[in-house]
Amino acid sequence: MSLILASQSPRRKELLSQLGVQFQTRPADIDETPLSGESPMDYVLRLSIEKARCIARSQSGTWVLGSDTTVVRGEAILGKPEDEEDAVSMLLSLSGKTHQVLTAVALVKDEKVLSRVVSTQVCFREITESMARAYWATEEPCDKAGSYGIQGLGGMLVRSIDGSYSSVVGLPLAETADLLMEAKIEGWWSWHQE
Ligand SMILES: Cc1cn([C@H]2C[C@H](O)[C@@H](COP(=O)(O)OP(=O)(O)OP(=O)(O)O)O2)c(=O)[nH]c1=O
Repeated sequence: MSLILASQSPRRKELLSQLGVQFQTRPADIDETPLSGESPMDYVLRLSIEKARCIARSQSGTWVLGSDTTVVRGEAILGKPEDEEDAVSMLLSLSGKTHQVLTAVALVKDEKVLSRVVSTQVCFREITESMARAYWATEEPCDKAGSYGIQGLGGMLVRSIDGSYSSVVGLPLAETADLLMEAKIEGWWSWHQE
């Protein structure tokens, strides 16, 4: 197999499948704590590379794709919520405002690293506390950065986006395709050259 997706996210698996590339999936378990003073850009890029490296270490000669998505409010990194209170406070802090969603994608093979970071602006409607609690009760927010999923019921919280929809869901398709072309992924590359 010429490509491994280092992810446990069903969304990333589905998005990568959309590109028509063959791959295997392996979950990459890494520490996602931001370093002190680390910028959101540096943070997502570092995590995407670490996820890919974590699998690439035992897969020499194979390209491994890692990715990380985070919601950014000002300079604050909003990851997955710890509990209901955390999710409600994240959602209320995003209410009626525009925030940024950053997704980094990294392809790693042995010592080679190719990467992209994509930024998308997302504008939220006004959200009340009872709306946020009702949304938490659906269980959709618990495994998602910023405590919402634009592809699910969370879509009702979004007034508009400026940028890449697939990046908000977890994998920017255009930039991922750029990387697959750059890496000349076996099979996929030759098919796209015909
Ligand atoms: C903002 C937003 C995030 N998300 C998801 C994308 C990511 O899966 C998740 C952020 O967590 P990540 O740590 O980027 O990814 P993950 O833990 O789900 O998977 P992996 O194994 O690859 O590390 O939030 C949505 O599904 N929809 C959205 O609208």
